[in-house]
Amino acid sequence: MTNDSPEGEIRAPGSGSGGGGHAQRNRADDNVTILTSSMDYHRASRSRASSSGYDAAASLTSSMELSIQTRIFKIIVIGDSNVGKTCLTFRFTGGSFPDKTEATIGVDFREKAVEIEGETIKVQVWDTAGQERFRKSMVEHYYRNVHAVVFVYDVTKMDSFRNLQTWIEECNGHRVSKSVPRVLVGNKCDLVDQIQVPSNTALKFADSHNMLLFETSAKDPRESQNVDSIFMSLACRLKAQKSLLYRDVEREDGKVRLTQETETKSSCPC
Ligand SMILES: Nc1nc2c(ncn2[C@@H]2O[C@H](COP(=O)(O)OP(=O)(O)OP(=O)(O)O)[C@@H](O)[C@H]2O)c(=O)[nH]1
Repeated sequence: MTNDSPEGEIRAPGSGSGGGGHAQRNRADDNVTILTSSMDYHRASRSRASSSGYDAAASLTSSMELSIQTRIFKIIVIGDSNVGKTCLTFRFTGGSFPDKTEATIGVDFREKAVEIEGETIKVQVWDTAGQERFRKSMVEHYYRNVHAVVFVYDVTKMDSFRNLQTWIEECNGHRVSKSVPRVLVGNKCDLVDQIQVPSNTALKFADSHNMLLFETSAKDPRESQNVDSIFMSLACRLKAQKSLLYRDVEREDGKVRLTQETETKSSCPC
């Protein structure tokens, strides 16, 4: 089975991890909304239900329906140790740069609920260990049913860029389908005086592997929207891909014919 099959798609088992506060909209855009966390989303829907006078049973049913309907996209973040994988995932899911990080052991999960064209989707980010000794027993789990891959290098470390080839080979070696979207991220662009990897070299590499390139900084708060774009562009692509898969299944039942126009049209703003 390829990793991008609809069967590989995860659905939310219920409320997610952590996160306080209210369901604040971080982007004013009508089509794409980032909710602060999955927990916030469930809280917000519950408080709406009680204020409109629903009884407990109705509220439970609606929150179960919400859980059943929420799709999860699993995105893994791969690359050398110290390139900033943890900081990038932290910036996307928590909106800040961590004061202190330690080497990731195995994997850390972070999740964020986002709304794309009216559908709430959980983006589940797998922050993987860069150090061989902390990852070897976990590698199979990283790639199982993955929906998208983010390859990260450090723009101030040429070695981390050269090693990308090895990371891509590892990914291919785990039967990740060619149709699973992949992006390339050059991190630590705030260290302008120390840059070793020229943009055009990175761009050529990205093109040759059919990937989009993002050059950014997890540290610089002015870059936070750029960091969001990495994950949101993937979520938008996945949502479009998955809708097509569903339509394809329907067509096989003889109900719907998929036209060229439907295949290429997307109102996704990313
Ligand atoms: N200047 C700068 N430093 C950064 C940036 N992102 C991460 N760092 C620093 O780089 C170091 C490593 O960051 P991590 O996010 O822990 O790196 P990692 O890739 O997750 O490392 P492993 O868990 O070992 O795989 C930390 O000291 C961070 O503070 C950035 O955008 N700019």
